[in-house]
Amino acid sequence: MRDLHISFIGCGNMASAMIHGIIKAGKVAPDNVMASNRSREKLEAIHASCDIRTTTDNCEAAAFADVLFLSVKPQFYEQVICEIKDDIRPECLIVSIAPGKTLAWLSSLLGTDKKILRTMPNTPAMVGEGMMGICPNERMTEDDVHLLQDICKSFSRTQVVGEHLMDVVTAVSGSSPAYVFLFIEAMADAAVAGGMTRSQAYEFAAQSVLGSAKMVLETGKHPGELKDMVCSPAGTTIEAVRVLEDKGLRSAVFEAMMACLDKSKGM
Ligand SMILES: NC(=O)C1=CN([C@@H]2O[C@H](COP(=O)(O)OP(=O)(O)OC[C@H]3O[C@@H](n4cnc5c(N)ncnc54)[C@H](O)[C@@H]3O)[C@@H](O)[C@H]2O)C=CC1
Ligand SMILES: O=C(O)[C@@H]1CCC=N1
Repeated sequence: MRDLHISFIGCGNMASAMIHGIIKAGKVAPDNVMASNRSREKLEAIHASCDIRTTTDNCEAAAFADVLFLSVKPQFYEQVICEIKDDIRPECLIVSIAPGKTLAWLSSLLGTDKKILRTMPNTPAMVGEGMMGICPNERMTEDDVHLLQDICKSFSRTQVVGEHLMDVVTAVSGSSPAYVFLFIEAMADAAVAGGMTRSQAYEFAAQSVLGSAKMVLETGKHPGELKDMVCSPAGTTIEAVRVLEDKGLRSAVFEAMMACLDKSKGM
């Protein structure tokens, strides 16, 4: 267990996913974690589930931190940074999780002497299966990056990427759980039409997505090869694949991700 103070400013969906992962993995003691939020309701919930420190004073959370996650919506970043910047410790690792906020923009507000990481997590962190792109600024040492990766591996895989790829990370992992949930919901709707109950349908659809994802990660085989292994000659699957291709599944996903990427760039 590390003797390190970790703070979160903004305690919504993403922060609580990360806090649960950190506490569950025993990375630090609950007393070493502090979350601040504008309203008390979310703080009461996280205190009840994780027993961490809470406050409505963002400056108190900033002053407490060796590692500080800025976990408010992007539109509140500037206001929150201006509020807390004088309370941040000189060697604090400051972690942005917002789309579109560049390292240059962040250091122009926080100070060019600050250690800053631009990251993009995703909500599967809630079940310890997140994916996170990480991009450190030039003030961060290799040890700092390893420390951050060690903390985040309690809820995510992590990969260091160049900043030019951070908007792509938003499209391919930050936002993509939403596309996958749509896909699962659509499969479940069809299964219900075929006679399954809702809960049965969600289990069959979700476990199939989970298993398929594991096959890609664990076999190292090309997704096309894995698809071909399912499609028996003159069988059922190739009929479904024919309809998905005809309805433009690939193109819809491609265009959706380009829209997501453009939005991230403009934020
Ligand atoms: N939800 C997601 O799937 C992902 C979100 N993100 C990023 O994470 C950040 C947070 O997103 P969510 O957790 O989804 O949002 P959220 O709305 O669930 O949480 C944000 C929290 O910040 C609080 N807040 C707002 N203004 C504040 C202030 N001035 N001081 C203190 N607290 C304040 C709100 O009360 C709320 O509890 C955003 O920048 C988002 O882009 C990144 C990756 C995935
Ligand atoms: O939709 C959003 O803007 C955030 C960033 C990535 C996922 N959710």
